[in-house]
Amino acid sequence: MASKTTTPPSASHPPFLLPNQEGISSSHSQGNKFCTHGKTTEDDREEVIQAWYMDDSDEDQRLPHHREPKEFVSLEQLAELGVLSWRLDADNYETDEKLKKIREERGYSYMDFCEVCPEKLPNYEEKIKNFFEEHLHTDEEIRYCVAGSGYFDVRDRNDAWIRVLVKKGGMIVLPAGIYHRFTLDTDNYIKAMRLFIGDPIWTPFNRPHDHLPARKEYVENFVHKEAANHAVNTAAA
Ligand SMILES: CSCCC(=O)/C(O)=C/O
Ligand SMILES: [Fe+2]
Ligand code: NI
Repeated sequence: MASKTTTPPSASHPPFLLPNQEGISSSHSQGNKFCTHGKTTEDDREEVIQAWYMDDSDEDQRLPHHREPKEFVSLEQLAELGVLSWRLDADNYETDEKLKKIREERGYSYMDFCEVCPEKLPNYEEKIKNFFEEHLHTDEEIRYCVAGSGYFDVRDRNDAWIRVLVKKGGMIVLPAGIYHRFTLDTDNYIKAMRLFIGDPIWTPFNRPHDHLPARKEYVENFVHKEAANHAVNTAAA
């Protein structure tokens, strides 16, 4: 299970297969540094994607909802929940070779944009409400923030909410079957590229939908297996 931190993202786990700036590699992060084969480089994803455990307050959903003291979650910990992340050049997405490579490697053939603001999104109030209902999808939810920002909240293995702030240049993949929700932050605007493998299916299945194969597979791959990994690593330490 992902361990909690009271300082900005730091690493606590042995290598897992994680995306880095180049693509896919086996890596191990150290603080906000990313160590690949002995070379340590800054993990610049953290400039556009940050995550933390949420408090329990009923205040405005658009506020950060940090715990006191703050408990940050590293991108590596997110990856252990199946949440992948990249930093991309949002000013040049049309010609960005890195985006092209990710799309080719992961089969993201479909692409469109979703702009969330009253002027651009039909049925804005209803959509905002629906986005914030806890739900899952039977496919990955792939969002690349090309302008503005927003919060993608995901459940951890103990059902605690992790708030994932995605700013311009941040791209995340939420795995099929993970319970999550979305809200704008207090800046009230995001423009996100939506990617998909083949013809898109955006259907949200509001919680509970635990009987769906996508949910069962998620639990098997990212809850049970990861819990087992931790037990082995703890025993070996
Ligand atoms: C910024 S994209 C809108 C949110 C969305 O599409 C979704 O499915 C949230 O879970
Ligand atoms: Fe969703
Ligand atoms: Ni963990």
